[in-house]
Amino acid sequence: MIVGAAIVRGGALLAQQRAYPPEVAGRWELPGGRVEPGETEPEALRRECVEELGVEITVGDRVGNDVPLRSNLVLRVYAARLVDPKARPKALEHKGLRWVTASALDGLRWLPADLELLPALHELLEGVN
Ligand SMILES: Nc1nc2c([nH]c(=O)n2[C@H]2C[C@H](O)[C@@H](COP(=O)(O)OP(=O)(O)OP(=O)(O)O)O2)c(=O)[nH]1
Repeated sequence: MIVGAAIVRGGALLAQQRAYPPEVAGRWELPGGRVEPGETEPEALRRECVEELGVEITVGDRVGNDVPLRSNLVLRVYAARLVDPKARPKALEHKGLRWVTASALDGLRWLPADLELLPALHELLEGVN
């Protein structure tokens, strides 16, 4: 299971740009990663956000449906918030970060799986405005 965090603040979603591998470098994704043995999905998301962004998050409800990735893996997304709304996430493992508003969401070069989540991400962003 791969989990992704849809972190929303002030009507914008936090996206991060992959630095590797070369086939997907420059593409955008949600913070997150693999759920390790013994971890719950929210625990994995909180750990990944500390590792990738240096911030603490609170994990909320699921967003959209599971998206099948390669061999036996699926991507599952949860809504999230920064514990400290003034915290400044940092691109510790990525090329860059961006807070994306609803109008800019479709213009990013997302990973293919994330494209399937765009309608649900729009709903999430528009629902918090
Ligand atoms: N974190 C994250 N991963 C995503 C998203 N969309 C998507 O297809 N993925 C894929 C890319 C990777 O194949 C996998 C997560 O890989 P990762 O690089 O974050 O974690 P990892 O090191 O444990 O993965 P891996 O190298 O073993 O494949 O999920 C997304 O929005 N967020």
